[in-house]
Amino acid sequence: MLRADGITVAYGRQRVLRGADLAVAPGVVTGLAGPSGCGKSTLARVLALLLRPDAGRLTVDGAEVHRWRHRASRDLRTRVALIFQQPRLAVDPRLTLREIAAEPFHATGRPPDPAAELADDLGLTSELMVRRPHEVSDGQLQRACVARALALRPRYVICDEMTTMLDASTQAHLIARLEAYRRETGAGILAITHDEELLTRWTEPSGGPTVRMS
Ligand SMILES: Nc1ncnc2c1ncn2[C@@H]1O[C@H](COP(=O)(O)OP(=O)(O)OP(=O)(O)O)[C@@H](O)[C@H]1O
Repeated sequence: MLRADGITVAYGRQRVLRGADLAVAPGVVTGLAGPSGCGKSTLARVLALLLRPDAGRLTVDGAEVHRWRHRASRDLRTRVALIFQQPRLAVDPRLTLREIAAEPFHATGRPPDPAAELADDLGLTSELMVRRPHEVSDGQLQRACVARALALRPRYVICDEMTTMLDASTQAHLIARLEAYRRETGAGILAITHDEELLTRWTEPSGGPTVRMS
């Protein structure tokens, strides 16, 4: 279980989260909804160990997080992956798609795992993999970001408005790929979206709950 308890975050004098709680269980899709600006992305960054809260507790499979970002243990960091809404803000524009998808292997020193070669499943041809971000569409770039997120086989995947900018068929394909990953590995998924119809479609097959922030 990925658990956040009593999370409080302020940016300067603006308090964004006050004692927020959220649990993401393995094996199911948990939905997270709420009005724009209520702090969903902030909570997502806390859950991905990228942002240290001012107060509260985060535990990953029972282990409490005491060190954050690059200081957290590699084991804890690689258990949770985050996929952002805007792929262009989440990649180094100088890298090819192949290099983007392989970044976690370089960062951790692990050899690329052939079983984690997800490019084909994600519809990324070898011709696309040698292109740089400015030479591909948003949907193609987001596919590379999904490959990067799943590369180290995380136990939890946080999808923060992952498909908001994409057309219906790319959206359906990426969600189907994440569903296949959840079924194969028993990973827990947190689906953050404003789209109620998508939320229902995504959470229903695994019977996961939807949490609503206000
Ligand atoms: N790094 C930051 N520095 C200062 N303020 C921030 C920062 N990140 C977010 N905020 C502010 O915190 C509040 C919550 O933002 P957040 O992105 O977490 O909300 P959200 O619920 O994900 O919104 P949306 O649905 O529009 O993406 C907003 O008022 C935002 O302007």
